[in-house]
Amino acid sequence: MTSSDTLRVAVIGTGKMGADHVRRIQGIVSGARVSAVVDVDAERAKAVAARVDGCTAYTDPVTAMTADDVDAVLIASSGPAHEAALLAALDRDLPVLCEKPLTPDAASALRVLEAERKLGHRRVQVGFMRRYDPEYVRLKALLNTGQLGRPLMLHNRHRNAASPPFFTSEMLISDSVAHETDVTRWLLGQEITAVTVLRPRPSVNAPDGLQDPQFVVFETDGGAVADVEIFVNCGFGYQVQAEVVCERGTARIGDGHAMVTNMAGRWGGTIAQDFTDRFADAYDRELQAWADATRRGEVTGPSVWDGYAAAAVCEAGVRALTDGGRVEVELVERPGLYA
Ligand SMILES: NC(=O)C1=CN([C@@H]2O[C@H](COP(=O)(O)OP(=O)(O)OC[C@H]3O[C@@H](n4cnc5c(N)ncnc54)[C@H](O)[C@@H]3O)[C@@H](O)[C@H]2O)C=CC1
Ligand SMILES: O=C1[C@@H](O)[C@H](O)[C@@H](O)[C@H](O)[C@H]1O
Repeated sequence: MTSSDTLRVAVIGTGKMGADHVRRIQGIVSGARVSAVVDVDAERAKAVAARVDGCTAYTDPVTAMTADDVDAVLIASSGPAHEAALLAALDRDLPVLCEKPLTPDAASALRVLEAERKLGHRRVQVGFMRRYDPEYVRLKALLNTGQLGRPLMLHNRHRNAASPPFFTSEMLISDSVAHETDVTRWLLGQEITAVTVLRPRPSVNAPDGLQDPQFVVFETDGGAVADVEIFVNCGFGYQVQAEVVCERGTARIGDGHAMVTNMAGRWGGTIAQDFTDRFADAYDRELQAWADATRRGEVTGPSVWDGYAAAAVCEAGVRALTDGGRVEVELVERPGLYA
């Protein structure tokens, strides 16, 4: 394709995120359209395809990837289905935007990394959308100026109003803290080397048996320490905050003070209710950046290496949660492709 052609995207997985990304590509992103949707649930795929002109519904990702009108793939199926779709797309040298997690564990992430390395060029962007959130972008830009000095500590808070019924204690790390593994590595420009997980008393509002909240501590190869409060049944809304403590100052985002109201004896703002609300702008920017880069024949976003490192940190985190103590993160040597 040339940069003037419209990018024809196959969206794999038409659940909550996939259907939202179809709406986004059709209504918000320029230079791209959805030509195929895929879901193992045929009725779900057909229902989403019916809302888009010229879109075909499939139940098999590989069949969609071999269609004449597919230039690129957006993977938004459940995590365990990502590896097969990624390997099939790399086999066909198709550009991919893959929702987080790249894959659910380090071994499968490494297989994807090896496939891309063999291909010899980057094709995959991982959906760590916080890198496109305007507040995180400002924080990263400030850190890059060096005005605050070296970062020493990073405090993250990640709160969801309520967890879905299938959520397990391990998923607080592998599904939710996955974002902070990337944010920590990206903001600090350092790899995470060890993880410790503390288990506060579970909230009465957490489903029976769910260890919620958790307090996760990361150590990095640059000597910084980051913590993550993950609380997925906080009840009051969706809240993501980050504060970096540096040698000459601190910077904090996520307070949501875009608008403050005064009324009837109280003041304050509102709290988003979920990620599709809080990070709507970030998803829009992420998909636009991916479409633009893909049409130029480039890959500019979070890489397979970032997805692999996040998977390895989460795996160490799950071990720290279940076995207790401090668990070191083991990464393979970083290939030159991801230098
Ligand atoms: N970036 C972010 O903030 C968020 C990312 N996610 C990620 O997005 C992905 C999807 O999550 P949700 O939409 O919440 O899940 P969902 O359960 O609503 O949708 C997943 C869909 O994938 C389909 N599916 C499963 N296996 C498939 C296969 N082999 N081929 C084709 N379709 C298949 C399912 O039938 C379902 O319709 C996950 O990787 C999740 O971690 C989810 C929420 C927020
Ligand atoms: O990625 C996400 C979900 O999968 C996860 O379950 C939530 O906890 C996160 O806030 C959301 O961004």
